[in-house]
Amino acid sequence: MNIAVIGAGYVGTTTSVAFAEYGHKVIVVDHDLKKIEKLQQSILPFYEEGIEDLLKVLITKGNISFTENVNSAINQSDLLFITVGTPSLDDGVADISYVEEVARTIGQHMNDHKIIVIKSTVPIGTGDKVKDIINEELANRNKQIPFDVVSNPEFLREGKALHDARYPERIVIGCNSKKAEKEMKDLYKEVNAQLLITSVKDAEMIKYASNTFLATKISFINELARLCEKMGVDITNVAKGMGLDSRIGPQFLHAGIGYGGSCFPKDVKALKALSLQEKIPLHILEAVTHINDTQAEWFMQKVKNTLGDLSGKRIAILGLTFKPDTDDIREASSIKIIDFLIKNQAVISAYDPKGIEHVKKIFPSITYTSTPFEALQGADAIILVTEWKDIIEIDWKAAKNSMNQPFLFDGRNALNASRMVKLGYSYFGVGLPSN
Ligand SMILES: NC(=O)c1ccc[n+]([C@@H]2O[C@H](COP(=O)([O-])OP(=O)(O)OC[C@H]3O[C@@H](n4cnc5c(N)ncnc54)[C@H](O)[C@@H]3O)[C@@H](O)[C@H]2O)c1
Ligand SMILES: O=c1ccn([C@@H]2O[C@H](COP(=O)(O)OP(=O)(O)O[C@H]3O[C@H](CO)[C@@H](O)[C@H](O)[C@H]3O)[C@@H](O)[C@H]2O)c(=O)[nH]1
Repeated sequence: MNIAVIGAGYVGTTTSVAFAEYGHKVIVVDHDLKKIEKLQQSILPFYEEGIEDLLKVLITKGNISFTENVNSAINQSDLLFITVGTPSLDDGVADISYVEEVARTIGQHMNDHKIIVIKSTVPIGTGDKVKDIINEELANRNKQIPFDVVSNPEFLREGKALHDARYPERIVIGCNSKKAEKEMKDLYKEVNAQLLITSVKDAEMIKYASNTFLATKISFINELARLCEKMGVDITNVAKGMGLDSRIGPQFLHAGIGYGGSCFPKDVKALKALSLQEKIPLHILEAVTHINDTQAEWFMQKVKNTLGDLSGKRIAILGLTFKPDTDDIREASSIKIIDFLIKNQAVISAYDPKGIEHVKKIFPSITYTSTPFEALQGADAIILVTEWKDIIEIDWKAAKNSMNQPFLFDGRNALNASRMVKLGYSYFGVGLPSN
């Protein structure tokens, strides 16, 4: 099939690669010329393992190409995917202006039947808006060209984007026409995944419901961790015990210093805002946000209560990105933690395998190191913020010996607590009995 993907970001690029691998002919469009020029040389605008190598092969084969010429991309393709960003406005409402802009462009350029597929995460009713905009533009051109609007939300995770795009667990297709349904089923016929066909609005809601539910699980376990810690209960055992019940499941019950990234914080806000607009407030999301907003601070109070006055104390921050295997620092807990430490006049040295360049732009005056070991030399405490493999697997015995005092605050419960205590650390996790 001939596909145009409009928006060469995380989702656009990764899903295009997966489509191209499945043998479709994909043209990826972005209005950012610099991004397009880099992608033409297989250089990604973000870090994601495996995609650049694959891009080289697919470009050489001619299965994927990159352009800023949206007109020709639209008219060479049957399926037009919209994968532009939908960031939060000040009141939390999702900004769909980029989606609307693309819809307008499509209406201005399309010359025959198209299936317009919204892959961006959009508020319920956006499919109808996109339809209205395209009809408006066609009317301006005195054209009557049939088209379908489909919602096909994306569920990939950063750090595992290629795997998730290649092997999705489910494919949700929201459409209101048999023709579109058939084309979408053909598009994914090589993919071994559960397929759900719904209305456009249902599919739009499925995406928000999924992300907000996962965020709810995290905030639930994080708040419970605070109580467990107070009462001498181990949250990791509680999560394990809960997760053994298949109705609950073990995933997303890992207590820590809060969720970050470009999706959960934004999507929780967007659904909350939507519910307020409809006057059916989702109170649960108020609590989910509040817990997440205060989790890093709750953890840092423990650091302060343990270490006393932080002024002049040398603190090593291990991990800066919002999760491992990405260079993304959007809404990362590290930002709140560094901010807290700066306000308390601590001396910070920070390490991350991929995120330093981005964090440097926010905090230019702290020290950044190229290994975890350098960061913790002479430190009064380590704060583990992101559970990168190369951080978890350092020689913790040698690390302790090179610190000024062995305080270890594990914000992800990523280390073996009893082993760390045996090594001589004063170890603090999230929701653990000894804390
Ligand atoms: N990042 C993820 O892991 C993820 C996963 C699932 C869903 N989503 C959703 O997918 C959408 C895209 O997210 P992303 O992370 O890929 O965003 P992104 O910011 O990485 O990329 C968006 C791209 O769209 C381009 N763009 C904007 N307006 C354009 C226009 N008019 N014409 C051409 N290009 C245009 C931008 O230049 C940018 O390159 C969002 O709605 C997001 O919530 C993201
Ligand atoms: O038990 C857990 C699981 C995750 N997290 C945190 O939650 C955040 C998000 O993690 P994850 O969901 O793995 O990353 P994302 O790449 O943001 O992916 C989410 O957001 C995407 C964008 O919408 C969706 O497509 C994915 O399905 C959804 O998992 C990170 O800060 C994690 O540290 C926890 O604190 N505890």
